[in-house]
Amino acid sequence: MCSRDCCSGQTGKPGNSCADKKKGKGLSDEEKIVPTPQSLLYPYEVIQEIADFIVKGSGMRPRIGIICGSGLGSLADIIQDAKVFEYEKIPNFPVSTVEGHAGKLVVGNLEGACVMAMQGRFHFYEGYPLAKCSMPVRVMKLCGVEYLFATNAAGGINPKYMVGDIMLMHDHVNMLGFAGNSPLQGPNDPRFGPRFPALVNSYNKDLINKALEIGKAMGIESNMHVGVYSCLGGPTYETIAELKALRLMGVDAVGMSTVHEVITARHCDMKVFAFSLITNKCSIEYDDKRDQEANHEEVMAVAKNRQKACCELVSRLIREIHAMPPSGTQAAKTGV
Ligand SMILES: O=P(O)(O)O[C@@H]1C[C@H](O)[C@@H](CO)O1
Ligand code: HPA
Repeated sequence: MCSRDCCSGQTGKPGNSCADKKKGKGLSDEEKIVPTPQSLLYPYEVIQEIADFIVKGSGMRPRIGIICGSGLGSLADIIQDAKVFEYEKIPNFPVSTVEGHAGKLVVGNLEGACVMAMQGRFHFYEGYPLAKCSMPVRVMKLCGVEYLFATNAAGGINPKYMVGDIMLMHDHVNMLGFAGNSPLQGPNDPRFGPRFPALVNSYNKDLINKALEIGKAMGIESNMHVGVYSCLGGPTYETIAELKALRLMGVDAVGMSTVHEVITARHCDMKVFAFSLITNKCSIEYDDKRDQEANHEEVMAVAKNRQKACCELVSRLIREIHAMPPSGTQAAKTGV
């Protein structure tokens, strides 16, 4: 009789001996599953098929991609001549499960530019691997998108940040990456980008500066900041000890998204502009007497209140980008 645990001491029963197991017999479905590396979940050809579906279905080739954060779906409502795709109807697309994320892809014109906007993103806490969460960014790339605009709702850790403020992201701390999780984990497909992408200067400085100028022109400069975002896995909001640790690391705002999208976008050489709408202030003191518990209803209510300012910022920035020559042209290469 075999003494190994896998045999459970049972002899003579087909499928239960070590030899049977080596042949693949008698393994439970769970035992047979070999985890697929994240990068192989959506091969290039599958992404290409989704992109073709969108480009053919809309008759448009977008230059700018927008990801709407929680409660910020109205960013897509201002798109004109819109062709709307429900996520369920897009082949191989995941579905949105979070309130405030409608689950629609909108392609059309904004300030003269052809854009595609995701009304609803995918989060790690929904049970999706990071590569699945950020897969639409690769779809955008193969649709022809050069610029990614990623927006999110976030908690303000920087004590100077007030509810309703906008933080332009100029860097991030990748907490999920610290834990060894990356949307790029697994074999690299060089058609998307290099094995070891650099992430310094991921957030386009020209776009940050232009956004600051726009904020000034809109009269909201005192409600605008440039700061560092960090994404945790969620769905729990952070403990005070976690918030203290993040603050020590130089984080200004915390959320549950965006970082893996930015990594995916930079890997395939897209220009990135991202901002956080501060929907709640995070208390980092145990004896804070104010009622500071974050909740998703408040997050969405603040986003609704600030949607007009967010839409204006995005539209005006897109107007400026549209006035610039497409990258790849001689003028764009020389920066003229
Ligand atoms: O999709 P975003 O990052 O804007 O959504 C934030 C993070 C959680 O999904 C949710 C928590 O309220 O809002
Ligand atoms: N923490 C994490 N994610 C969030 C928060 C927060 O305080 N607010 C909105 N999204």
